[in-house]
Amino acid sequence: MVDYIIETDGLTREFTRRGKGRETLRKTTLRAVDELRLLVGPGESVGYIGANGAGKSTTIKMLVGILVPTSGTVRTCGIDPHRERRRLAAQVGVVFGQRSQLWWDLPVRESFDILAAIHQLPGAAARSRSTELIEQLELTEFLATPVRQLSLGQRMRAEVAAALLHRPRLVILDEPTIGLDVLSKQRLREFLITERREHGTTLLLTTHDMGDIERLCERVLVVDHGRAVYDGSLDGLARAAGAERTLVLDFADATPDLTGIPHTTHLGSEVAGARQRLAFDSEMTTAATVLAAVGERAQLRDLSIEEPDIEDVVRRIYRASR
Ligand SMILES: Nc1ncnc2c1ncn2[C@@H]1O[C@H](COP(=O)(O)OP(=O)(O)OP(=O)(O)O)[C@@H](O)[C@H]1O
Repeated sequence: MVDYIIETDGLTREFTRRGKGRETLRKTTLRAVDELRLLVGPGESVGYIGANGAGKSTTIKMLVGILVPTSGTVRTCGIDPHRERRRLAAQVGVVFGQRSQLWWDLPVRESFDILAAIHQLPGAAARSRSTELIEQLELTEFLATPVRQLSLGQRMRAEVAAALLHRPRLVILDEPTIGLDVLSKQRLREFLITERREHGTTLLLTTHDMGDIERLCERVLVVDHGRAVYDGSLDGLARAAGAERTLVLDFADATPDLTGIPHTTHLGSEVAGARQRLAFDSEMTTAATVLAAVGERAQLRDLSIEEPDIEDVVRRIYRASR
């Protein structure tokens, strides 16, 4: 029998809302999470995606015991999260991109000391773990700085270190890279990859950034109005979504529109055709084949490939499931 890290069945959460004005007596019920069955094994890395309001945060809150389910069952690290929230806290690290768990007026280092005491980590273990995290997340230069003076990228790295100080088996990240610059995103992703590889940590993350999913997750769960509409591999997601990639082509001279190339759609031209965008179906053709066809018609100077963005993938999955 596998000991699942996350195990939910029929997990449902409803919210009751009162109407406004004359409608105050009228109540409506909204199902934010609807009969969710989710099994996550040790060491898995799962991306949890969906449109705004799809139910991701509500699920996470039930997984960590902040919210009680309306019905269904949930066990996180084998523990009933709501009943034994404190015991669970020893095994789970949570990072909410929009909220801080650090002490705003204290230097970063002191927040770490307090957290080590809360988790009752033995002195030597706490020291070696903080040294490891400080090195890997490159925190040295601002350890003595009060949290409120940190840049967003610095603060997020400190948040992640704080959440992982006690070496949790499960790390849940809610929008960890939101608002971060490219370099900070990259550092954070690399850190999480190393952490997982070296400690077998299980990851569950919500994001609106396809790059996070591609770099960090092997499995993706897509939720729509609280219901799981896709649960499978990352490759399968792109296939299920039929997502297209886009070639951005720059030419030496003005070039007539590149229409009629098999399995491509001409999306538009700029600067008299010196820059054109061509979407291609990666199930049917390859970038190399498309480029060969383009090369016969015009002299290519530069090119880049744009991946489908996450909103686009989610929209296509929704359309296919309705
Ligand atoms: N405390 C609450 N009271 C009433 N409704 C709520 C509450 N929390 C969430 N909801 C509603 O439940 C639905 C799901 O919200 P949730 O925050 O889980 O979505 P989400 O997928 O995390 O969205 P986002 O990507 O915007 O964070 C939304 O319609 C939201 O308005």
